Amino acid sequence: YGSTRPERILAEVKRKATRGDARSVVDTIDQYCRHQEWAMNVGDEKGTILDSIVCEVKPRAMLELGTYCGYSAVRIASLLPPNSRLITMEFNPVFAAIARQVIAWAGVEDKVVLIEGPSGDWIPKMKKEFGLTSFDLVFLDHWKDCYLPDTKLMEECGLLRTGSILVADNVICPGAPDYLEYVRGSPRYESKYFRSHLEYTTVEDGIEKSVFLG
Ligand SMILES: Cc1ccc(Cc2cc(O)c(O)c(C(=O)NC/C=C/[C@H]3O[C@@H](n4cnc5c(N)ncnc54)[C@H](O)[C@@H]3O)c2)cc1
Ligand SMILES: [Mg+2]
Repeated sequence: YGSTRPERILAEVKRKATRGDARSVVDTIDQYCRHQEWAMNVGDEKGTILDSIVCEVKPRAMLELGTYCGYSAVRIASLLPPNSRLITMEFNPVFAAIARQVIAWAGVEDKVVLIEGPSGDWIPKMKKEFGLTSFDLVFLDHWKDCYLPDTKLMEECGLLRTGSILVADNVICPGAPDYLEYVRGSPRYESKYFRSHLEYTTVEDGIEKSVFLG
């Protein structure tokens, strides 16, 4: 099927998932990536941790950095209260095109805005482009060496308010050591580690939840 892994994932979603049913899209991708070919989705185990934080925060405005195939965008969007919005950024046009179709198949396109471009360019434009004051919740799952610079950029652009929450995937594997040191060492963050495993494996990984204190 298809020439790239994301294309094969999309083909599987169209073949197996029920159109308009976000949960079936999530489950289809998890099944495929666990049993056919691994892919870097946050996955079912860490996804459950992410779900609990989204349900606790009930964000009106949420940002995701690194859409990839749209797995976590669908997972998050399916939990968002009415008139809430997930803005997700993806700079690879091939991945963005696949993600748009996965998001549409799941029937959550009215809750998701996919921005095609680098986070570094778009973060400074968010307030103006989207009439935003700040993000209630941010999910970081893009290149791991972008976590820290983008967090500092969001601070500088006034996109974080007292109580804004950052949720970072892969803080152990592949790891984001500079980001971890920052959020755990800074008096401006209250940070907590949720131990888990790298998606679809038994390798240790985890999610870091950091509350911005202003
Ligand atoms: C050694 C090793 C390798 C891989 C693993 C396994 C493993 C497990 C995981 O859960 C992982 O998230 C990852 C991982 O590397 N994720 C990077 C994800 C990038 C996506 O985000 C996109 N993107 C990257 N930077 C930006 C940016 N600035 N602006 C906009 N989009 C960006 C890219 O276009 C991709 O769509 C890896 C574990 C250990
Ligand atoms: Mg990840």
